[in-house]
Amino acid sequence: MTDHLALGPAAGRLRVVVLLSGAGSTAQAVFDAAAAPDCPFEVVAVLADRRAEGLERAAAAGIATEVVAPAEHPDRDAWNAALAARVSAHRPELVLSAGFMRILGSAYLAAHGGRTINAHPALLPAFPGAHGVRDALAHGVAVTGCTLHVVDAGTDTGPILDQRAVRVEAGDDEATLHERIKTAERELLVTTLNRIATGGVQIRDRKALWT
Ligand SMILES: Nc1nc2c(c(=O)[nH]1)N[C@@H](CN(C=O)c1ccc(C(=O)N[C@@H](CCC(=O)O)C(=O)O)cc1)CN2
Ligand SMILES: NCC(=O)N[C@@H]1O[C@H](COP(=O)([O-])[O-])[C@@H](O)[C@H]1O
Repeated sequence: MTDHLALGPAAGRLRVVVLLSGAGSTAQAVFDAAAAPDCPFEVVAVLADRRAEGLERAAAAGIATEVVAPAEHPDRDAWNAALAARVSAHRPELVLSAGFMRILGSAYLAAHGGRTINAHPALLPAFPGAHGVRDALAHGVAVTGCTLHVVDAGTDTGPILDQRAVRVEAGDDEATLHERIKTAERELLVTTLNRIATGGVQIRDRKALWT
């Protein structure tokens, strides 16, 4: 149980590192927001576990990018340690996992566990894991959504920072529902980064106490 954790606010612009594995269309909203001169956060680097379209989006926004691929390391622990070191090199105050499809292990969490948050395309604790949209649709829910939570050693079990609800519509398939969830995620990500950067949040006994 995380009994006490604090994120932000920042003295200057909040330094954010983004982790991703895919298209990066949700991270793109963060890149776009950070381009505003008065934005209270900045994306200092984007790291991926594979070559990913999201890295091209970051490069187009003038943001440093790196690939830290599991296949380039002898085992998962070595990869976690290497990822942690590469993230540390950018001196982040916050790490945002936005479509990062790897479970972060102890070597990473030892270095950045207190400052890493993750966007999940379901209303946790419902439908954790790599297929939240598919699982919610298969279950027949009327309402799903997205969650921004602190990353802990479990899979999508960390304290919840905030959520957005999205109704399932007649005829939805995984792609159409996920696209509507991503629209909600983009707003959730930017709003939450602004709140952390300007006021900060404390996690006390799993509850988010916003300043
Ligand atoms: N320690 C944690 N690491 C991560 C969390 C977390 O809550 N704790 N969230 C994930 C993101 N995520 C859901 O939001 C998630 C991503 C991936 C998986 C998963 O089972 N991945 C497989 C490999 C998938 C692949 O790349 O083929 C695996 O890691 O074996 C579950 C949940 C980010 N990391
Ligand atoms: N379990 C992790 C997970 O499913 N994450 C999800 O991957 C998508 C990335 O979209 P994007 O690459 O277009 O930004 C987002 O919907 C995010 O919540």
